[in-house]
Amino acid sequence: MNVLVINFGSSSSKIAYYSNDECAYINKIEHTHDEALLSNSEQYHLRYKAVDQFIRQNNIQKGDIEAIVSRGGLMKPIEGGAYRINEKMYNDLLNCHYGEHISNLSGVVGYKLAEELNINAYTVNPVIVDEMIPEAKLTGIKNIRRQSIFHALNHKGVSNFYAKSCHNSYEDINVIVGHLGSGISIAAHNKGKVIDVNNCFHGDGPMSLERSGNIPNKALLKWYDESGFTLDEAISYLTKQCGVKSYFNTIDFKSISDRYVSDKECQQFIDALAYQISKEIGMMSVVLKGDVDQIILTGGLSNSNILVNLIIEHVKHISNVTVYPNEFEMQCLNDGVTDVLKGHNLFKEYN
Ligand SMILES: Nc1ncnc2c1ncn2[C@@H]1O[C@H](COP(=O)(O)OP(=O)(O)OP(=O)(O)O)[C@@H](O)[C@H]1O
Ligand SMILES: CCCC(=O)O
Repeated sequence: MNVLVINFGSSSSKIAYYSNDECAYINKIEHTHDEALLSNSEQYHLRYKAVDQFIRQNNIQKGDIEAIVSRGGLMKPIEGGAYRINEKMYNDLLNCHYGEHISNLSGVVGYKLAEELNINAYTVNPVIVDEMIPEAKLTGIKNIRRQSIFHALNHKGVSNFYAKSCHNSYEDINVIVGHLGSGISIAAHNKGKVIDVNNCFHGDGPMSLERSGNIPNKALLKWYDESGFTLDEAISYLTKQCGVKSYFNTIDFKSISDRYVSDKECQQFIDALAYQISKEIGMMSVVLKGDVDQIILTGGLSNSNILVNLIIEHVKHISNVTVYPNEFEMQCLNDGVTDVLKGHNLFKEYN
């Protein structure tokens, strides 16, 4: 079974080729800062070319590819699982009907290439997986509902790894997962469903590498009023220029955590970050009514022993903590689609 896996991030394109569940080739192509600032439509050719080059450089015969799976982006909220990228999904991703995120482009390029090869393109647990319980959705403004936008693919992937490691099934356990990366998402997983999560893309929850996190309403409105930004510019600033980046003018968290002992500002920042993450974990433990089998930390920042140990100090009364550093998105995409190709799972249709 040969599967091409496409995962575009804001600054890189990760592309892999899996053959019978083994990763035969994987490549991470870094894009320049200027390229990353372009819109999705402006980046289309660049990203398509990256995939095409990957295929040619690794001498992959296009006719051997049996399916393509892409990390999916912003679209209509759907429950978790594997979905065929049909024309409706393609159009929603292409035209950014539900907003612009670079993962939209993974689906768009996957669909176009699959069309060319006359095979199916799929996505697995895209960022808008929405399994939130109704009471988690209401806000104090009648017409505003909380949205579920998070690292659904890696969240469900590491939860499955954990469940398997204790000979259990994801559908039988309750875990709190914290994905600590450019964005930070903390979710309550209740027997296979993500019943609450902070919308890490739109300013809900802890600050992160690049994001502001939750800001008190009045201060935020005042900041916007005085900023001179258009609405789109303000949203882009809050999503890409805040958090670690605004304090230290870098998104290299390792360089900050290496200075924890010697630099008071780094220490104060990391203490505050750990505090905010822990508070969110505490909230999710209440969502699960205290019935928590494990807390799982993942994402690039969970490589930092300093950050992880600070969090553990705050949350160890809730449950034990397992750390799966970095992310497993390529493997999870391949696993999700090979389950479909082998007939273990049915794919779902987006409509
Ligand atoms: N050993 C380490 N100690 C501290 N920080 C580390 C370590 N290793 C990696 N990091 C940090 O992890 C960060 C990258 O995280 P990650 O790869 O999850 O980001 P991303 O993929 O851009 O974000 P996202 O996961 O939200 O898509 C970098 O800031 C890097 O410095
Ligand atoms: C929305 C999940 C991925 C991100 O933080 O951009």
